[in-house]
Amino acid sequence: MFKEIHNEKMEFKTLLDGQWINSETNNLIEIKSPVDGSLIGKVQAMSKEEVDKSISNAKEAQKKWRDTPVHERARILYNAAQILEDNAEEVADILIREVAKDRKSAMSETLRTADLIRFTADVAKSVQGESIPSDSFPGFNSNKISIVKREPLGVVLAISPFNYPINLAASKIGPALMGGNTVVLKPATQGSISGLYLARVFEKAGVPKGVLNTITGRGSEIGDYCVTHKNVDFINFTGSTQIGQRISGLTTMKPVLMELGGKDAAIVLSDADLDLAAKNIVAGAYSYSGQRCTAIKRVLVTNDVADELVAKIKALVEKLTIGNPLKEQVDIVPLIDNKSADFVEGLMRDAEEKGATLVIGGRRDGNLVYPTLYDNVTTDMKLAWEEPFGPVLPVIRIKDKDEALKIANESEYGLQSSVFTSNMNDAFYIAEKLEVGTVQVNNKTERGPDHFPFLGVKASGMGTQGIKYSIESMTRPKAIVLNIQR
Ligand SMILES: NC(=O)C1=CN([C@@H]2O[C@H](COP(=O)(O)OP(=O)(O)OC[C@H]3O[C@@H](n4cnc5c(N)ncnc54)[C@H](OP(=O)(O)O)[C@@H]3O)[C@@H](O)[C@H]2O)C=CC1
Ligand SMILES: O=C(O)[C@H](O)COP(=O)(O)O
Repeated sequence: MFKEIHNEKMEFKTLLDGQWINSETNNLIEIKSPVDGSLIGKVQAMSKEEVDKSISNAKEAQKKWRDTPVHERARILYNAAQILEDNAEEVADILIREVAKDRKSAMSETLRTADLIRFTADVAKSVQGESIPSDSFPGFNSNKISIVKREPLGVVLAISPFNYPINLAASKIGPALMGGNTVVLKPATQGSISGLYLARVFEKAGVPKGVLNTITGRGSEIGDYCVTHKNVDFINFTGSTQIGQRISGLTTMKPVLMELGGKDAAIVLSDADLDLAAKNIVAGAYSYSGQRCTAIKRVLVTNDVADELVAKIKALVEKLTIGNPLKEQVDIVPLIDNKSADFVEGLMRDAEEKGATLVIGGRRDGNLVYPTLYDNVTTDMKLAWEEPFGPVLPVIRIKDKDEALKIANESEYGLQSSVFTSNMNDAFYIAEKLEVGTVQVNNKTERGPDHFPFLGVKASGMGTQGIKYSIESMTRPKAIVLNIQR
């Protein structure tokens, strides 16, 4: 199934106009495993001319794809979901090697994605337009009817991050295709082999030539060219706030959907079920070693229950398994690269120098950072504000719910927050005042299920993802007004 997309030296090709081809640059990027540094394969570093060809080809293919019936587009997506499911083990294997996912998470990402693709086809089949009579507006009688249908935008440039290379590519590709757009996928370089696997799944499922193309190469070299290309009609980006802001500065009059960084808070009040809170906080903060935009990245707990909560969190962190996901099922895996571990270590040392109490962890071995918990973190420490994207959790003690709200909202980010309390009035008081896209009451912060709206405010994003919302974002209304002569 995947052999056709690389040669015997594991040099991967790129998908253009239905063909898997090599770049003419003869320039290859080595993809090494974050787990053990072994070479997994090489991907093409495409030139700007090749990027141009890929986007222009998608533009041309869109003319036909937009007229392909929705039931036919849906049929292809159902095939894709089935193929992905049938090859889940192999896809999970590449995720483990390329981005160091543990096997359970890799399988769940793959199967969740098959469900997402199916659900996308289901939802798109029931997208309906509307007809609006004119006589409800003052001064008009009923001689006009606006028939409103949804139109594709054209070519969608899908840029995905390293941490969910299958799911966060498919969550862009599926809704874009169902909306009648063609797609050019630019996966994260570390994650691009997984992205090419996914493209192969769609190709095998019957996506016509040029309807899905792939671009590989370093974002720092070809990214600006891609996002400013005149034939790109929409950019669907997930990644860091830094790159998101760069794209937003470079593009003018180009619609974008962006999911960016976060600093999600778990607010724990005196009357919370502390066992439930601790369990959710540990799962939320440490799964995939904290490399999730929705990871819990700070705990704000009232003074009266802080000792007890910290003890419970510590007890659960002690049970986390740490190590090599290629060998066994583990909770804590190596970070994506050494640079990321250096950054996390910098945040840890800053917190320690400024007086945070190290409860557990605090050390690293190469790019493996041990699960770390700091208590008594204060707002002058970087760890209170910056996103580690690693398994390090700060606990900030607070006086009451208003102080929690103040600190939570002072963040530049606004992705999600959790609030743990048994008092629904307090939960609603806090939920309504938090400046975030989603508030989870008595649960960890998380994106799924994938048909829920998913959005960040402030520096955490622009626009809304989630199956129906993504289809809406990547289509626009088209109004045809019937003027009836009487
Ligand atoms: N809110 C959300 O839903 C999510 C947010 N994130 C955030 O993403 C970050 C981690 O992911 P990471 O992959 O490191 O993010 P990056 O921002 O480094 O990269 C994201 C994507 O952008 C590409 N890119 C880099 N430079 C440019 C450019 N100039 N123009 C266009 N594209 C470019 C990258 O390619 P290349 O790899 O070649 O550099 C990659 O495909 C964290 O901050 C995290 O919070 C992650 C997942 C979900
Ligand atoms: O990329 C991310 O980190 C996500 O969008 C989070 O998804 P999750 O909450 O399902 O892990």
